[in-house]
Amino acid sequence: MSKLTTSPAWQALAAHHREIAHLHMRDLFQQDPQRFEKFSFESGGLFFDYSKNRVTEQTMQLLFDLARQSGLAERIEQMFSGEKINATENRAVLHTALRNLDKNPVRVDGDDVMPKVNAVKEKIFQFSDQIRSGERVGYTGRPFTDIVNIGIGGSDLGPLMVCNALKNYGHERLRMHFISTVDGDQIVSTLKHLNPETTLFIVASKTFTTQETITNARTARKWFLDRVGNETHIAKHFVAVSTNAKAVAEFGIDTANMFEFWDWVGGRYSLWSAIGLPIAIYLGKHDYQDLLHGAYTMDEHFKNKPFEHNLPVIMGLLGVWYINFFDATTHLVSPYNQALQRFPAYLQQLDMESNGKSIDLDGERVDYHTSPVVWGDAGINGQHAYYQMLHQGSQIVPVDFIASIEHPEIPEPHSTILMANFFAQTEAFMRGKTAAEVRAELDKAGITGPAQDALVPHKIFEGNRPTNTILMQRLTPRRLGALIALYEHKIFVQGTVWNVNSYDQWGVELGKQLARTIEHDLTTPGLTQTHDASTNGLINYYKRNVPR
Ligand SMILES: O=P(O)(O)OC[C@H]1O[C@H](O)[C@H](O)[C@@H](O)[C@@H]1O
Repeated sequence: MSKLTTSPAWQALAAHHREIAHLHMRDLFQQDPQRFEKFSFESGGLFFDYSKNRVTEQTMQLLFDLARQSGLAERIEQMFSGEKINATENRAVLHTALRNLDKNPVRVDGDDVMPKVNAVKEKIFQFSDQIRSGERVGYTGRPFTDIVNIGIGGSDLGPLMVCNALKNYGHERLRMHFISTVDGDQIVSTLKHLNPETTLFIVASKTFTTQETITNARTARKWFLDRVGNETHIAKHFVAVSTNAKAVAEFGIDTANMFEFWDWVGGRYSLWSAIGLPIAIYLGKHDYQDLLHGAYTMDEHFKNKPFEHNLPVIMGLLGVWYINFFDATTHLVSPYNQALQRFPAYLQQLDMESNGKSIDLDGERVDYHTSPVVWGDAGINGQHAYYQMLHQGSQIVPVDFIASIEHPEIPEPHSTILMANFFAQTEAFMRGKTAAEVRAELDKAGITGPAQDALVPHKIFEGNRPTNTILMQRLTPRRLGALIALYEHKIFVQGTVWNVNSYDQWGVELGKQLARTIEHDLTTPGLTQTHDASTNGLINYYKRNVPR
């Protein structure tokens, strides 16, 4: 058994779980009229209700003990102060420095990173102002209308999600496009509608070696040159965002047109860096700064609030409670706000690439679950698709419900119906419906006797299914910034409890390595025989059938 599962705090939670797992939240609410007040609070403009969880005050105390036992306070301090907590890559983890609004230095290897962070930020603001105002133009002197971000993973999902979420704040002349996959369809169908005179390409890659991104960037460059026929115009239409100036120059983008960031920014934590360039262009300086400000507010909250009032700490620990003690293997994020539709996809990388690990920081294999499968889509659509399983299925799926109160530009009754469903679902998950309630309803509908008996078990809802509710007044840049930072820190809390490195991602390497070999196999005539029988068989089936 591991250090963690034999530890006093873990053992205390396991014993407590045996005592309270049978309790129903319905009864907990009935027994304590103050439950909502006790288990809800507001921070960074986010109102957080966690009263519909299978916890008592004692559960929370034991979870806080677990956090203390894991050295969370020290880990938080280490992260914010630039210690190299990404041990396997020997790197600091300082996405928080990118939104740091206080004047204190943040040091990596003794050097204050803030001057260079601020210098790149200024360059971003200058560039984005020029694009927005029309001062910076394409090769024929026309202002830009289309911004194409070419990137994948962290160089795509963050800017894409934020630009979608904050459409109401976007510049009306600018259309944002995001190209990530290498299947060709995305880039071909996007370029089809674009005019090279008014299109700006941002090639975004931390490493500038990612095959998909480089392939798409080459295709974009060829498309551009085929239409423009003059290499000198590339400088006006292609910029790069990267930590790798050498590779940017080799690709043929002048490093004067490069926006820099650093190895202490993880890919999935990079939207606050120059990777956020499309966001700055779309939103403009003021709203972009507001986004950073929102994240900074959450950083301060995370750093300074006692665990008992600390939103990311509580969210993280609740996740641990379900994953490790109730065997919940998935976690649903359900935004009731169309603008946040891509938020779950963004969180999939953030969470699963961070904590999807089974070797701990001491190099030992863990004997407990780590990252859940994170999933989700716009909540109201889910109600008519997968919520059946959530209400009556055999597994517990904890859900985060997220909504904003004001929906500008949306006519009634849309918002009221949306929010009625939002509240109804968390109530239904908590309360469920008892056999007696089902029978009363069937009596009313005139279904009695054996017909009623046969139906009752199918119409019972056990309830007792946990949900968190996050409500904000309005989805503004500031609130979104706080929301993203909340999840970043929640993930860090869980990684700390699980004693894993949340900041490396070695698990993505093997597939990339094998793809390089197989790419060669696919273009080599004759039978491929160097893999296992299945992989050989599939490759050869493909080779036989691919049109040449
Ligand atoms: O920004 P890049 O270096 O192109 O990397 C893009 C993405 O690909 C990698 O495979 C990693 O899994 C991600 O963490 C990263 O965000």
